[in-house]
Amino acid sequence: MTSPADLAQLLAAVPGVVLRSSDELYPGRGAGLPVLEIQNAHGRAVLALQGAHLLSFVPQGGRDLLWLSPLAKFNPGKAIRGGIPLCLPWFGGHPDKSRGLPAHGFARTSDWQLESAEVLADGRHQLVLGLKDTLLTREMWPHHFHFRFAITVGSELTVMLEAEHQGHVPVEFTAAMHSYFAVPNVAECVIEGLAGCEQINTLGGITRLHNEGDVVIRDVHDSVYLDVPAVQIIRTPSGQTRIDSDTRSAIVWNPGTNALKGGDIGPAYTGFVCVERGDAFDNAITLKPGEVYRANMTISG
Ligand SMILES: O=P(O)(O)OC[C@H]1O[C@H](O)[C@H](O)[C@@H](O)[C@@H]1O
Repeated sequence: MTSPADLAQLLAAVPGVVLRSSDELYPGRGAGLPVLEIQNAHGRAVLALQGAHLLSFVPQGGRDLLWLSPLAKFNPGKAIRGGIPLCLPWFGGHPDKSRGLPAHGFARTSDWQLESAEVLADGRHQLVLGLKDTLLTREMWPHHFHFRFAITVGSELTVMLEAEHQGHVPVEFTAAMHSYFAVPNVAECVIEGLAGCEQINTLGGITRLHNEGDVVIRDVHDSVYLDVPAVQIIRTPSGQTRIDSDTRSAIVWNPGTNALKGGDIGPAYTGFVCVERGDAFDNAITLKPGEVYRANMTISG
């Protein structure tokens, strides 16, 4: 565990990265969590150490490409609504429902360690956070691992999720970078780059379809698209967001009016769409001992 003193020493050598409490940036929203505010000539990002969870990314002179719920809470061990939660080592519910394991795995609610931080020659920042197995993680998932999440903050946001398998038997897992993208109105956005893909609609049971065209959101939408092209574009009447990834799946989610029934989204559900790149369902990954999974993604406005 990096002590606060070690963290302060590491960051003292990296201009443009400041350790703050979430309460300073988002006051009155729970007990508060440590966050890193990263600012350079190209852009600004906010990253919670819990979950290695990006909360905001604003390219210089632009808008926040990520959505953070106005009802998001910052409490230890609880998932934060918005930004880019990391879902692993399983996406969605755990296959064994009897064990009461957390949805989307334990990575998003675990404390990650800052492993390195540097300013690149062109002024962008690169930070690497890591999570290793503990007694607690092995109770939920009996494997030795080292997860890493590298972020590069420039005029684009580039991330790489790595899972190094340090155990002795092959392991299957699923993962997603569960990005919440800010849009003016979800009903008016079009998601390009998923036409022709197999679609698994997970609402009210599992239905498999062939997705014919661009995706539009009419009330609740929860579908996994398989073997997708590298690029999706979220087009809105006032601009676009581009997502580029070498992963094989994309999950598109918005709770629609279900969000009005309670929880940490509420009427603000109209302000985002999740386009989550990763490897899930039929695109699950099997790692042999010693193998490393790598998922890259770049987001730009
Ligand atoms: O509420 P959470 O556990 O954060 O999950 C939020 C959503 O994540 C994904 O998009 C899943 O496909 C949805 O079924 C789920 O509702």
